[in-house]
Amino acid sequence: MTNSQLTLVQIDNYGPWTVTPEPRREMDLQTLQSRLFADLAQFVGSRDGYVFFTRFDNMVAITNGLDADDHRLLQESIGNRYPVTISLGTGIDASPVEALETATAGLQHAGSAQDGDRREVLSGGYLSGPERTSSDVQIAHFDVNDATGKYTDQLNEFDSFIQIEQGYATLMRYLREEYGALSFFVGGDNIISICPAMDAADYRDAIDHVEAEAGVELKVGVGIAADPHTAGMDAKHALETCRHEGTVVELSRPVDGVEVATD
Ligand SMILES: Nc1nc2c(ncn2[C@@H]2O[C@H](COP(=O)(O)OP(=O)(O)OP(=O)(O)O)[C@@H](O)[C@H]2O)c(=O)[nH]1
Repeated sequence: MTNSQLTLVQIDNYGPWTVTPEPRREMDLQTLQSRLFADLAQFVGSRDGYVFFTRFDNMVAITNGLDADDHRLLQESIGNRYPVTISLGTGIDASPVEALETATAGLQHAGSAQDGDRREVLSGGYLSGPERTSSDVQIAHFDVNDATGKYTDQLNEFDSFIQIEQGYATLMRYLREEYGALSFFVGGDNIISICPAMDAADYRDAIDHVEAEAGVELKVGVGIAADPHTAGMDAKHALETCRHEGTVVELSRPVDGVEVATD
């Protein structure tokens, strides 16, 4: 069954820290945030999870395969090397947004993101035993059709960025509202979504919606596997199949008895 373990990563008391004793240089904050993301990506990625930078002060990870000890070690390692600490809340659900709701509630119940004395909270459960071995994640890798020809080689970078962001904004909202999926811009013209058990028709529906609303044409490869890395790699290979076959949706394998569908 599709079951996502989501981790909310929240920098503790970051707002006050950015202005204490006076506002800190913006590029220093950007350097800290991007290095923290890089460290999280390496730590979580080496354990076959995925992390997304979202707002940088709060980040979202899919962590099927990472247990309490992994999360504790991550907190300790960041606390030892950065001037800030992180709190980690986890949640598990067939619906990614519900998993994130649970992860979020754990931190919110422990106090505010800007409580000076709420630090290094570790809350929530972890997939283990039979639940772990029977749980799959579904990762969708969306890509804009011919972004290079339509945008990068035609428009200035800012106008290209507007086009890509409009497509992203439309997709992220639609998948969140219709399916409870969580979508993240990962650079270039790429969006990665953590999805519940969606089938090819659901993906076609989302792609049609984005084209109608934002005028941005997408294709998607979908991977289903026990861990985010494997599902994400399968999604990339499925996307290559879209490129070679000229299809819009490819799934690495059937979902809940539904045929592998192409378009
Ligand atoms: N994060 C991420 N970015 C990628 C990946 N593949 C390509 N990109 C980015 O996407 C940009 C556009 O590349 P493509 O999507 O291959 O090019 P395209 O012009 O859209 O061509 P088609 O996708 O074949 O229609 C590249 O410059 C990269 O920045 C990927 O797997 N992950």
